Amino acid sequence: MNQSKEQRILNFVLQNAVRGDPCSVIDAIDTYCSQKEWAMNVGNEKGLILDKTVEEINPSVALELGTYCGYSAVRIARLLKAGARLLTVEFNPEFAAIAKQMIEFAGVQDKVTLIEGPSEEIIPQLKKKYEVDTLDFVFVDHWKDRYTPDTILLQECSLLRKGSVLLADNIIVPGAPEFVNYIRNNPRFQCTNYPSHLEYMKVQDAMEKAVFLG
Ligand SMILES: CNc1ncnc2c1ncn2[C@@H]1O[C@H](/C=C/CNC(=O)c2cc(-c3ccc(F)cc3)cc(O)c2O)[C@@H](O)[C@H]1O
Ligand SMILES: [Mg+2]
Repeated sequence: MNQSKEQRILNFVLQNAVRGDPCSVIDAIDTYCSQKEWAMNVGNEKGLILDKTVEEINPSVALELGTYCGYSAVRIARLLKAGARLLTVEFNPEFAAIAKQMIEFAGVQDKVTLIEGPSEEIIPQLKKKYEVDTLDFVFVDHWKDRYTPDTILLQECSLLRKGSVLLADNIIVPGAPEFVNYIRNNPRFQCTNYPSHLEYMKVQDAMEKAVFLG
């Protein structure tokens, strides 16, 4: 049966990137998705905002909601210090399988734990099953109507500590208006908006950084 777009992206990486070189994987995905088939990776412009945020925090434990093909998991993991780890959650088995291969080809598998399942089930398991105390950084990039319930769930599960940083993608397109309203009116979060553009397009988009104040 004919391949999925995600399989075609992975094949392009396997044929054009360098095994063990995360930057070449990131560049190959960006090349394919800007020239051949658009896909919902965070991309290079918003990716630089993600890089700067990760470098600023230098997290020991990071969480990503919505792995998709693994582009941002590779982007985050390549910046993590020795011993630091990224937990990334994906409930679509096909996407999880693609992301697993992408992460392994990039050579960052030792820093990344890919967890297959819905975030609403996985988040309550992070402390006991995944030995997480609190999260230093969370990249939020899954279904946009799930940003708020999962942010509330992270708090209910005591996974945030004073200074934990959330970074949310797609504040403008597709948009997460309910999340923006929730987080900007919540005195327990200090928010910053980062205007940017939709991946591979000239369309306006933005990311929102929210620091948990404890
Ligand atoms: C709800 N709990 C969940 N638990 C685990 N994984 C979950 C998940 N929800 C979604 N996922 C997974 O995250 C990914 C979903 C991401 C949703 N993202 C978007 O819809 C999105 C969409 C666009 C987009 C922008 C413009 C446009 F015209 C069309 C699309 C751009 C983006 O950057 C996006 O992130 C998938 O891999 C999905 O299987
Ligand atoms: Mg996104």
